[in-house]
Amino acid sequence: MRVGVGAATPPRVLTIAGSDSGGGAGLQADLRTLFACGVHGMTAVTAVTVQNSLGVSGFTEIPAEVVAAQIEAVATDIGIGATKTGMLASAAIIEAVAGAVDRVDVGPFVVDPVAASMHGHQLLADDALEALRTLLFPRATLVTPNLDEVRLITGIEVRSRADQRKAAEALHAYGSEWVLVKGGHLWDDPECLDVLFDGSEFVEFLGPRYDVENTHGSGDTLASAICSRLVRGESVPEAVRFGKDFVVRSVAASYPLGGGVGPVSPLWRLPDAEG
Ligand SMILES: Nc1ncnc2c1ncn2[C@@H]1O[C@H](COP(=O)(O)OP(=O)(O)OP(=O)(O)O)[C@@H](O)[C@H]1O
Ligand SMILES: Cc1ncc(CO)c(N)n1
Repeated sequence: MRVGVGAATPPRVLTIAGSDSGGGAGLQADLRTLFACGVHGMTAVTAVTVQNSLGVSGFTEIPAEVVAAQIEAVATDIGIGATKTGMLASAAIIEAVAGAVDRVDVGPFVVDPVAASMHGHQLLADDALEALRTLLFPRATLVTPNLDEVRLITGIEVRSRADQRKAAEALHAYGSEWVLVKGGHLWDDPECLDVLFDGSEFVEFLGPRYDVENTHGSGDTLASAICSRLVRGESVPEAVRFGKDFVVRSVAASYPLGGGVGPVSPLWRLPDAEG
């Protein structure tokens, strides 16, 4: 008996990201989230990090032409409905990604400008910031920085919700269609506000701030959940609304791992999650 013949091909999303050996963030978090959202996830690996719950102790980059080749291989055969980027490591990899994005159809393009791990380990070379600004942002449907990335990219130190709006305006000037300034790192704010801006209108996404330790991978989970809706043709505000709700529930479902910071978990979305 042949099995699986009757199933339809699900929507397909590509993540261009680094591997986290601890499985908490990076492409592992992306694939987990995409799966939980009913999407077939594909990967263009940019770097292999040596990482656990205590932090990153090093990484090795994948050659830039191999990153581009992975993108083109899946685009020309499987087809890409939407794409997100995570850790890109270097200017050479960013240049290769920009080139590939121009050659093949990658669908709505979400750039999460990952610069450092939550423990402060640098995941992007200093000289790559300019490549992010000039090569990726103008090609992006949506850019999703946290507040540390906002400071590195724009020089703006966000201390309030009003500053989040100013930062969104400054970031939008680099040419993306939309910007989402995430407020998870605005520690004095009793809630977590994410501010979306398209150059004319602000849309605010307000959620709770849970008092939890284990928030590793929250940014990756949010951007992947957003892609899982963009690939189905939703607008950016609709997809962000879904993503915000999804990440809040995933923070609530986070679990301890190792001796450091555990991951947020999209498993709450699966039936029989407790096995
Ligand atoms: N303690 C929390 N409780 C609820 N929501 C949170 C919490 N921390 C972050 N979030 C939400 O998770 C998402 C990611 O936010 P954050 O600003 O922490 O991004 P990030 O720093 O890129 O994440 P990462 O931890 O993956 O590096 C946002 O929607 C944010 O509002
Ligand atoms: C590989 C990788 N990507 C992204 C992050 C940021 O969450 C991380 N810690 N590791």
